[in-house]
Amino acid sequence: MRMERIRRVSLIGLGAVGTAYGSRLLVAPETELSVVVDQTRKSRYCERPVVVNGQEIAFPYVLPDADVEPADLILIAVKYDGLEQALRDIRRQVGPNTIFMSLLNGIASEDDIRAAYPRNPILHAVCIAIDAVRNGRDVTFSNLGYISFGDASGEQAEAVERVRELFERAGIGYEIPEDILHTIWWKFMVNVGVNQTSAILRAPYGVFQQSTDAHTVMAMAMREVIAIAQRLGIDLSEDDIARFDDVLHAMAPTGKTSMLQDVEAKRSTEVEQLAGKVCQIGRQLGIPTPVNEVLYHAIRAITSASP
Ligand SMILES: NC(=O)C1=CN([C@@H]2O[C@H](COP(=O)(O)OP(=O)(O)OC[C@H]3O[C@@H](n4cnc5c(N)ncnc54)[C@H](OP(=O)(O)O)[C@@H]3O)[C@@H](O)[C@H]2O)C=CC1
Ligand SMILES: CC(C)(CO)C(=O)C(=O)O
Repeated sequence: MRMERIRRVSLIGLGAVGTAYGSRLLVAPETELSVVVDQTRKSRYCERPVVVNGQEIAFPYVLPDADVEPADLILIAVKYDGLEQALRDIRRQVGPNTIFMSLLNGIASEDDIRAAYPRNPILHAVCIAIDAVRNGRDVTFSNLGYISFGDASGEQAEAVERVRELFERAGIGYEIPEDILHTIWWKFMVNVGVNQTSAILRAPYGVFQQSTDAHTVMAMAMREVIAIAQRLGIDLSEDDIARFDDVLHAMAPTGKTSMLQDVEAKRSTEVEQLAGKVCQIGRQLGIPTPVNEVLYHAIRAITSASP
């Protein structure tokens, strides 16, 4: 039987990541993109349109209650604190075969999607080496990086193939690793290390490229993720830190992690999904995570997360 192409794509979360990949999907051949937004956001976005690399882009907005055909693919690109509402807002886009893909950092979003839509195919994904920066509705990037994605269930080979074909058509870089859970945990380790350390030090990537001290703090936080991952049977190791060094050294020295951008813009951070998660799993497994304990409290102390 011929595989059905993905045509209808719904995106929720028009921030740094969503805007960057959305701008590619918008002009992809044979692709109909809808961006799901509530009325308040729609009014705000129409008043102050999205600008990508200096060019104004008119995204096609659809309200959560609109009567629409189900999407073939739903891409979720909100921050974790917006996920619960986003999963409610996209319900009208969901049909029995709609594929879900979350671009959120952390290791929890796929479980939350599964809890809300237990019968749909859910692919795991992370974006790697993207350098998108958002300032209000202006998003700039020089490198879209690539999306590493795959099927952790062993039952969604067709969904993987359909998304692969879409990304080819849209010119979105991708990789389909053999062990997507290893990649998810690798990215988690990366974010725990570089996002959190960069937020505390207010350090763009250049600092981690130059300063062995900054790099040491980052690697100390990453090693706690390696310890819990190994106990959970995920094969992370010191080599995975070295693998990130290659990515890190290719990043623009002035580029900033999403958490540093959040701290600078006085937005809430994803610390609960990074250090918070490491400490929680560490406690459950009886593995000490002192570096992440410090990062957790330090990040809460410099943001509004602390009362
Ligand atoms: N920025 C980066 O370089 C990278 C980020 N990531 C991860 O990707 C995810 C997204 O990050 P990022 O793009 O930086 O986040 P942003 O904060 O830039 O964007 C999130 C967007 O989601 C929108 N949103 C939230 N809830 C809803 C909703 N219910 N309906 C419609 N839109 C909604 C927000 O809208 P509004 O602005 O109107 O409030 C906001 O624009 C995070 O998990 C992050 O860790 C991963 C790799 C790189
Ligand atoms: C890997 C990194 C640091 C940049 O793509 C990221 O995921 C983030 O900024 O959240």
